[in-house]
Amino acid sequence: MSDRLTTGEYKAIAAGLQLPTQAFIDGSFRPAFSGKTFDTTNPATGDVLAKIAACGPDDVDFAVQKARDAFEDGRWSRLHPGERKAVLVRLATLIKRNARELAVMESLDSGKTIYDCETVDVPETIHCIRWHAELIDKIYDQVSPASDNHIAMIVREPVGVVGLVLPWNFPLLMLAWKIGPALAAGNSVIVKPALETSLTALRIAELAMEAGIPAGVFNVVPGGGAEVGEAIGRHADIDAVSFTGSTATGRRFLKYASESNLKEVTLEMGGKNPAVVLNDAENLDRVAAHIVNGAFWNMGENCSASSRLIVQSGIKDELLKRIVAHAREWPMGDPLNPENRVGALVSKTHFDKVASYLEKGQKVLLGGTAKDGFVEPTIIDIADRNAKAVREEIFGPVLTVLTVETFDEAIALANDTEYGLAASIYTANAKKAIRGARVIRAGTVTVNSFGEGDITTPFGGFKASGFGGRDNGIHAHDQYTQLKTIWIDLTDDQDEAVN
Ligand SMILES: NC(=O)C1=CN([C@@H]2O[C@H](COP(=O)(O)OP(=O)(O)OC[C@H]3O[C@@H](n4cnc5c(N)ncnc54)[C@H](O)[C@@H]3O)[C@@H](O)[C@H]2O)C=CC1
Ligand code: BAL
Repeated sequence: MSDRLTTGEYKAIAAGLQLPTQAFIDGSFRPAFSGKTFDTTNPATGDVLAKIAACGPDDVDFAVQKARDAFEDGRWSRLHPGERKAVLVRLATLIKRNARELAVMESLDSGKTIYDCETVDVPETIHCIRWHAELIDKIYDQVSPASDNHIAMIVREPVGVVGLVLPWNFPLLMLAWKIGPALAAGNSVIVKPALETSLTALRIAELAMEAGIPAGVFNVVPGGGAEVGEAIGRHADIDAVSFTGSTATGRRFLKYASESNLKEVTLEMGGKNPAVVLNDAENLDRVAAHIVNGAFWNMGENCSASSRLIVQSGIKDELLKRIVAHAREWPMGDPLNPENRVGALVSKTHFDKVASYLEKGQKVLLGGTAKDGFVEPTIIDIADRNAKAVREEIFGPVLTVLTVETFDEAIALANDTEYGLAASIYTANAKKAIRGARVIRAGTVTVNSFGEGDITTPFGGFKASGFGGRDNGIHAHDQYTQLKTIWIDLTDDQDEAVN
């Protein structure tokens, strides 16, 4: 999608979109049993885009029943992995063919910029599904060390029916991170999109059907957390849940599992991620560009956002000057204007939450204004290490700056958080870079850059940021498979009596 369109052309596509509005269960669209709907709005304008089926526990029951039937009769779970691969590659191709429409739908529903949707969300979604598809017929099972008297096979089997509970910040990409490995491994899935952003998951379900994923294998049940999310978490016939969202809701999924069938739970949750810049960091312009990207990409609505800059005093003024200069190059406004890098926050509720962190009396170096759903990229220099803005996940375009004198102080401060998702360290000193990366308690530590790794590297958190498994890479398959030992006795009946 390198051929960028004009704002007017994107708006014309938006006007012509056919928006999916119903749940997708057992291979077809259907209304909620209750007949209820909820509005999904464009957060950049406040306009209602569509009325979506507001599902509840009875819809979840029905979807689980269909998913279980599909799993047990093997229409997907027992296919040769090469056949599942072919279907998922076809799905990736169909997404590519519909990339523009999906990018516009994603932007309208979430407030994300069309620039991000076309350069990151949609292409990475395609890449992720294709990567897991291509992987699945190349994973071998194992045979354990054995005597002549037995052979023991260690095989991986799909878990069964899996609930995938999604956030609103990367609706398409988080769907891909979960359905890629879950479907490749042979599971049946119940997807619950976030209430704010159901559209693209529903459209992908339709494309999945077109690609040849059998009915019942890929179900999407839109609705509220208390209605659909909890019903998934407590369902006795769901074998595993993979969740991305807030730490508060993640904790609930552990409770649901412990109070129901002890389903496996994987949680990918919040972060308050440090970017540590030491006095000896080189190429400050490049460092500044990475920090701006880390803090403001996706309006800071990103679990791995660099939200705490921890800078050594000797370099602080020079670095901040460059960060401010880079941040000024991020225009904010209409998400469908391809020049804009900062769009609208996902909802009025979330806008109000982010705005509440912008308080009077703060030392604001840039931005600080929140209006009509948009929050300017904001940089705040803060001395109080216990300030709310320093300790809590804001999930908006707000970067707090903390000043330190020494390397040890910087690392201690980086670890002074309940979270442990991501961190960055910028230094020209290889020993400090490696020591810092080893000592910081986070699932991903980048050196002299901001990023989340790529599809080959596991993504997830330490401490209150994560639990139970990883997204991405071959490691993601651990979430969606379980190991079985098959022990075969080879002794001759005449050789040995069974005792
Ligand atoms: N780690 C991440 O990527 C994300 C972190 N967040 C953080 O969470 C904060 C709140 O955002 P929310 O949308 O409220 O996140 P959330 O954690 O409530 O929502 C995530 C998913 O869980 C579902 N859910 C909500 N309540 C539930 C319940 N009681 N039982 C079962 N499922 C439930 C939601 O419908 C959604 O599908 C944000 O400000 C941000 O700090 C939000 C989204 C993504
Ligand atoms: N940045 C990908 C994971 C997340 O924000 O939820």
